[in-house]
Amino acid sequence: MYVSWRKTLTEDLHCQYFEGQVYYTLNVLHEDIDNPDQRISQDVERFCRQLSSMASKLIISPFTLAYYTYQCFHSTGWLGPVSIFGYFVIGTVVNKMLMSPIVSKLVQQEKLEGDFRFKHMQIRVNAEPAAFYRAGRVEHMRTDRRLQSLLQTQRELMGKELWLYIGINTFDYLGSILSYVVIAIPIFSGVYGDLTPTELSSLVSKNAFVSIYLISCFSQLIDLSTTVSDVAGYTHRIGELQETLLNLSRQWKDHYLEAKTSWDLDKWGLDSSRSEEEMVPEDTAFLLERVTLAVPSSGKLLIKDLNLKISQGNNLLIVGNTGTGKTSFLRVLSGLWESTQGSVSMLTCFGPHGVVFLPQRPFFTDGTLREQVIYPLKEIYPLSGSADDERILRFLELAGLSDLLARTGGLDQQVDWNWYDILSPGEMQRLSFTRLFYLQPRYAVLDEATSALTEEVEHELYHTCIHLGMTLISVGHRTSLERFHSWILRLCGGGRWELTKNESTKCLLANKGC
Ligand SMILES: Nc1ncnc2c1ncn2[C@@H]1O[C@H](COP(=O)(O)OP(=O)(O)OP(=O)(O)O)[C@@H](O)[C@H]1O
Repeated sequence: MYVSWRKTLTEDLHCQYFEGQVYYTLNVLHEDIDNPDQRISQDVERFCRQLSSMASKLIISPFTLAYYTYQCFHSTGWLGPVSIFGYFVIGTVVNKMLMSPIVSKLVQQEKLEGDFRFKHMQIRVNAEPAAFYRAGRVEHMRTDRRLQSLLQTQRELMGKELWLYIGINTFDYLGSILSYVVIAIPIFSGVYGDLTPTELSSLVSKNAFVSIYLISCFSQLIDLSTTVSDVAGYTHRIGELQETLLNLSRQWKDHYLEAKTSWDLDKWGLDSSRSEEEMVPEDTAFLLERVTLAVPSSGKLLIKDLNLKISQGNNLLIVGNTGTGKTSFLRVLSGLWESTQGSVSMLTCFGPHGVVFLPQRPFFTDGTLREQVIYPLKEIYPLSGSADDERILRFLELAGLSDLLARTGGLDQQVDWNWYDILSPGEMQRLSFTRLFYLQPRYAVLDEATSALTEEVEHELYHTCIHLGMTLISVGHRTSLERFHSWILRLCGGGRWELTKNESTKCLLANKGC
């Protein structure tokens, strides 16, 4: 099942994120891996250590260089220092030639690594909105694409580094021979003709190849031992991570197998082998029977014994104080949380023929304006992603975002910005509505989707939704929303709720009354 640890890491993280486990299972290991602050501080620490070691070498080098040049001059005359310096210059030029492509590759690798980490952070921060969109597969694909290009660059970098290492080792090796040659020339030219064999051998030993070679071997061994210890540390860490992910994966399989099959993305309604009638047999989207809901981590009771049927044409507004469980109720509807008791049935599918959730925090992926609007369709079904430009432009206009097209430079213009940085909260909500108009589902679940907009804009957007034939399930605080809804579910905290028909604002059902 696990092809490689990298694949495992990506797949399992996404499983956790997108199949609703995120609320229960993010643990210290994930925190650690995806925590950029920690990563940056580690990088800075490592960099500082390297810097201080480099600085100490730089300070000492001129003295040692001067001393050994004098020693070399003393035993070999001008020939020694000149040939060593010449050899050094040639080596530097060769090294420079081998290093130049590595530097640019390293820069590219750093950038791609940053992109990959950013993507993980984006998913992590937006796990819930992404899960509401059922965007697991598309985000998995996008993240995997980044990982693959990072790995590709790393492979290329390794190839280039191989040549550099060959160059460095050859340089070291020839360097040690050179030191031998340098002493050999004066010996054979008779400079040391008056020395006894013992003195001569002691002189040769002084400059011997072995000592230089041994030093270089030892330094390499020391370098290697640091690398080995690093690798051992990483291996241990990865082993821990893999074990944890395996455990989570097992738990996830036990608890969510049933849920996964019933929420499969094939039910998005774009599978041409299924007819619409097959997928949506009823005009009812959700059926709740004696549902009791509590916060999974704390057990805080939010809703008790709720019976509810949400069917086409019956727009439902969910209201209540903060923290009474409005969003949690939507989580249960979307299958992200399980109800404590009772049954929640979703009788429709996700997507254009069924239900689309607009989460409280708008979610945007990386990519072009078109990709934001049609999200998450294109990546899952590339063929069906050949979207109708006119429709997109019309919906952008209806959402009041015509100027965005000019800002991006076109629907398919690649942008290097983060959408969260360049859009205001209101614009983000408008863009989410553009997406909703484009998908045109039969049921739209809107979690405070107009909180950053004026009442007039809210009116226009809701009006368009209704005009496009959507049945709305909204969460909101404004009374202006009531006019678009025929039913109002008021959550009162402590499990109490009240369901009223809007026309008469008469309470029809309640458990203990609010
Ligand atoms: N992921 C979570 N893990 C643990 N507790 C949570 C989580 N999300 C929400 N809660 C808790 O569940 C309760 C209901 O939260 P919920 O987000 O449903 O409230 P809400 O009615 O939508 O509030 P608001 O109007 O502020 O959006 C709160 O007490 C909250 O602290």
